[in-house]
Parts: sequence; C-alpha cells; structure tokens
Amino acid sequence: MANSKFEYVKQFEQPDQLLPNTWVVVRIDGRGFTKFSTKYGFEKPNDKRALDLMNAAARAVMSELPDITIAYGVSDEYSFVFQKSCTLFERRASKLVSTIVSTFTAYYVHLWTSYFTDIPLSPPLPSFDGRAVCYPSIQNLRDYMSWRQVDCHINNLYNTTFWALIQLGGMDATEAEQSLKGTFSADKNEILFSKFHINYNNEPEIFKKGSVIFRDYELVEPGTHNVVEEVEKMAEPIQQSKSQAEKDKKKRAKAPIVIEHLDIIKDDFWDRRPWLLSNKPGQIPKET
Ligand SMILES: Nc1nc2c(ncn2[C@@H]2O[C@H](COP(=O)(O)OP(=O)(O)OP(=O)(O)O)[C@@H](O)[C@H]2O)c(=O)[nH]1
Ligand SMILES: [Mg+2]
Ligand SMILES: [Mg+2]
Repeated sequence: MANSKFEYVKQFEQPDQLLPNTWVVVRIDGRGFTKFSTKYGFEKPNDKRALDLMNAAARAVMSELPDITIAYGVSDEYSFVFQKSCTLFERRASKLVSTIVSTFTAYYVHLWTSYFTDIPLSPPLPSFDGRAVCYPSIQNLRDYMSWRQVDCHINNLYNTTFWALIQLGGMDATEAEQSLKGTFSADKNEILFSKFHINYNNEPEIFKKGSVIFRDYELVEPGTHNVVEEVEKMAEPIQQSKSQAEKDKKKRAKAPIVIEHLDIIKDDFWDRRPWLLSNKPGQIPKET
C-alpha cells in the first residue's frame, strides 16, 4: 500500500532503546500518596492492607511479564528488575515503563476491594509514575536494591518512633519531630524501648525489610555453587536461539512467584538464588 502524505510524521519519533546487556530497573511510585493515604485512612505509620495490595499488584505484573526476574517494594513504590538479556519491546524505555505502570495501576484498582473491603475507591483515582534505569554490573544492581532496602529501614525506624511519640506519648507532630532531631538509629531504638517498651527488632518483617518478589526454584546451599537442574535448564547463554529463549520464557512463566520479607543487602539472599542474576548455569556470577 502506498504511503500517505502524512507518513513523514513518523520521523519525529525519537529512539529510546535502553543499553543492551544491562539490568533494566523500572521503578514506579504512587503519585501524591501522602494525600491518598490520608483520604483512605491508612494506618500510621504502616498500613498492612496497603502494603499487601501493592504486593498483589506487583505479583500480577510479574506473572504477566516473565522477563522480570525480581521486584522490591516499600511504601508506595516498587522496583522491577528485567533480566540482562531481556529483549522485550526491543528494550524501548517508553514501552517498558508504560506497560509496567499501566499494568500495575490496573491491578491496584482492580484488587482494591479485596484489601479495603469497606472503602470504595473514588476519584481522584490512584496513579503511579515510572522511570527506567540501566545497571551494567551485578554490583551496581545489588547496590541499587540495597539502597532501596536501606531507605526502607531508615524511614521505617523514623516513622515507627515518630508515631509512637504521638500515638503513645501524646506529643503533637512538631514536638515529635523536635525530639527526633539529630538522633541516630541507636537513639530511636532506645526511645522506643525505654519509653514504650517496644523492641524494634520485633516489629513485623514486612515493615522493617519491605517486600521482595521473585520466581522460586530450589534453594542452593551457600558456598556450593551447585545449581539445581531446573535452574540449569532455564539459565541462558548470552547469545541464545529464539526457540530456546521462548522455552525459557515459558519456564519462567510457570515458576511459582513468592513474596518474602528478607534481607537483600547481604550476600546470602543472592548466593542461594543464583538464577536471579546468572545467565550461566551452574555458577554464581561474581564480578565488580
Ligand atoms: N499512613 C500511611 N501512609 C503511607 C503508607 N505507605 C505510603 N504512605 C504515604 O505515602 C507517602 C509516600 O511518599 P512519597 O512517594 O515520597 O510522596 P508522595 O506523597 O507519594 O508524593 P510523590 O511521590 O512525589 O507524588 C508517604 O510519605 C506516606 O505519607 C502506609 O502504609 N501508611
Ligand atoms: Mg509517591
Ligand atoms: Mg514513594
């Protein structure tokens, strides 16, 4: 068919392919959730229903996009990690980000009533922004994940102490803020324990560590570097045939998706699940 005279406008489209052979992280974040959480009466500092809903929406995203290897969520944000060899949408940033954002938002709204049974959603409806960043090394990717989990810890310790001072200590927000000014982690732990008999270590893991979602295979004993057969089958060489890629994709799609609240800063989590980072079977990648 002949091109129309309007076809030239396609030339205005900008390429936005992400760097090949890098881990692509798409992070989404709730828009104006300070206001949104007040409107729906989220419990302070953490609302388990809200976190479970975020996790359910993220799990749905992962099951629809088998190229995502792991996701980490805290508060109103979620980071989705695409495997290094991912070629989905030719790695076009706008397609990857918009697909994640819209799929996540659609599920967040769809699943809302399962978690907030007594408060129906009304406009303005929840929305999320998103961005994509490429990380070229395992160290960079792990540092990114660690950054988010450290953020979770710092914010949660602050918020837990802040709200204890208000809810249990009778302070107003200004007084609570004032008494936390210049304090270190140890001071906040001490305030919680001495004033309110709260041992921060006993707070729920989901609040302290956030949530990590991944495809589950058999765990590998730390230090053995002995990857189970299932992992060997799904692990990919850098260059692989299309049919093999399809097979691996199907395998990933079938693997159970689990939600945990684990330490993802230390080596142990990654050492025991080499398939999360490895393209090569039978070895845990180590590089800088
Ligand atoms: N009470 C309560 N609030 C929450 C919870 N999770 C998230 N929030 C709120 O969501 C906010 C998320 O922070 P941000 O993403 O930095 O701020 P935002 O208001 O969403 O603003 P933008 O992201 O810039 O649009 C927190 O500051 C809280 O006010 C929760 O479990 N309980
Ligand atoms: Mg936000
Ligand atoms: Mg946020």
